[in-house]
Amino acid sequence: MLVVPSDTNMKPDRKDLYQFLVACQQVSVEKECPQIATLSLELPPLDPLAVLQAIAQPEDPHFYFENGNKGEAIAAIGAAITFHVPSGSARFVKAQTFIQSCLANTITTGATDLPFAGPHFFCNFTFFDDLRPPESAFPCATVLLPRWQVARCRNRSVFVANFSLSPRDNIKALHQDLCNKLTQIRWANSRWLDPVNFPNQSFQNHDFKPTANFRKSVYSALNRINNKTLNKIVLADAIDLNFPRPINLVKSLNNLRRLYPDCYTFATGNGGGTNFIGASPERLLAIYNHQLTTDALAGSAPRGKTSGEDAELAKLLLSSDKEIHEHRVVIDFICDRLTRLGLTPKVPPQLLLLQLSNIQHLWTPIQSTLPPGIHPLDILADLHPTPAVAGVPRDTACQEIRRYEAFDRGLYAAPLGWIDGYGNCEFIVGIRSALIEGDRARLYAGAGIVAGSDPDKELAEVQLKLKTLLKALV
Ligand SMILES: C=C(O[C@@H]1C=C(C(=O)O)C=C[C@H]1O)C(=O)O
Repeated sequence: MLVVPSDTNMKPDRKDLYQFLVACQQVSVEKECPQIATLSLELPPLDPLAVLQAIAQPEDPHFYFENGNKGEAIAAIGAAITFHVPSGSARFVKAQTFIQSCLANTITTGATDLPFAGPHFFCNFTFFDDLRPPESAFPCATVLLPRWQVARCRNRSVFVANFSLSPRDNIKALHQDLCNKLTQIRWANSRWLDPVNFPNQSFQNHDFKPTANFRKSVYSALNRINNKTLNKIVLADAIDLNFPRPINLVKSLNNLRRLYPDCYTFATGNGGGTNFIGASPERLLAIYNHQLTTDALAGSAPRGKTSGEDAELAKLLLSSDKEIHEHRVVIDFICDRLTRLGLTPKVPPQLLLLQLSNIQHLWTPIQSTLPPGIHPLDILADLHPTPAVAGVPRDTACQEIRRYEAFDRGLYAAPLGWIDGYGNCEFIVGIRSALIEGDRARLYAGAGIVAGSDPDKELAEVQLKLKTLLKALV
């Protein structure tokens, strides 16, 4: 990636920006290869979700990612370039090669030092790499370099435009498009999103009956655990619902981020009317300045209705051998994988609790310094799926998941996030999630089964998790 220093207050209507696009096009002629021109401009603080609402067209692929606690949100809209891997175990390698070849032909300028400036590649992967027919709405790997990207980091906002330039592109038209988009973005206003839309009442008190299949699977999995074929398996259920009207993506995201500020609110849309949306508490991989963090998150209990009940539930969770075993296998797996990659994982000495508004989990953030030469997607390829969403031994658990679950997991429980041009990244596990299309939603939730699991409690946990999404979809 070539960084061209510039006046960080570059104005889009100024000649130098136009000339920058012309110069990049000239490079594409000389190199006989399209060049990606990336412009970053600081904007007054704005809400990326309001921008998503204001400028995304139904046919635009898009991506939204918000971490309320960190005061960060990022919206990616439309495609400068997209890359799909239909299926196959080489998907992480192929995605990595694509990103590296883009960066080798990227020229970036403007306010390049701001957080979230420069090109970002938004990626989503399906849980399994060999998709079952009928074709899922998302291929097994997608990488999106968006046309427009708007991010907020606390009180600063940055706008990024990416253009893939070939000799025949009309720079005047592209420059005009950029100016028009900026005008639209400046008008985007988060007040349009208020007040919070109250979730669909007809579903609020819906008592989920997990499918008969789920209950049967839990019993059968417990048999396999007892006869030692498996140590742990995470079984999920999917519930299909029809809403009275088309589900509104932006309003639902707005609800999710307010209901679950401790989670990552996310959505990815394929530009064909299907969106995958959720509020996940589980960070699979974050890398900032060569410092890596990954979460072991497994072992769950509801939140209490009173502070006394809540404290009691937390105490039980922290002292339950069964929950600790369910959690410990995740820590061991992650540490083993990171060590094999040449990292030195640091694990806090005591178990921690991640208390969300509706549920609490055992939580161990694992950290390491990243040695040079390891790409974030190398790590993702090794970590996914962790025993937090698959099981132990992993291959057996994955085969059994396919046998037990009558639905395709699609993007559920799979990695979703972004990578920048310097190897920084943030990926979450796509749990507490739903696939939405028009007025239809498929909600997913799962629970880890180990020796000592009580089927009724696992069913209750799945019901509780399903409600995460149901509360927010409108
Ligand atoms: C599988 C899910 O969650 C996972 C399973 C957990 C458990 O069984 O305790 C806890 C957190 C997640 O790692 C889900 O929410 O669908």
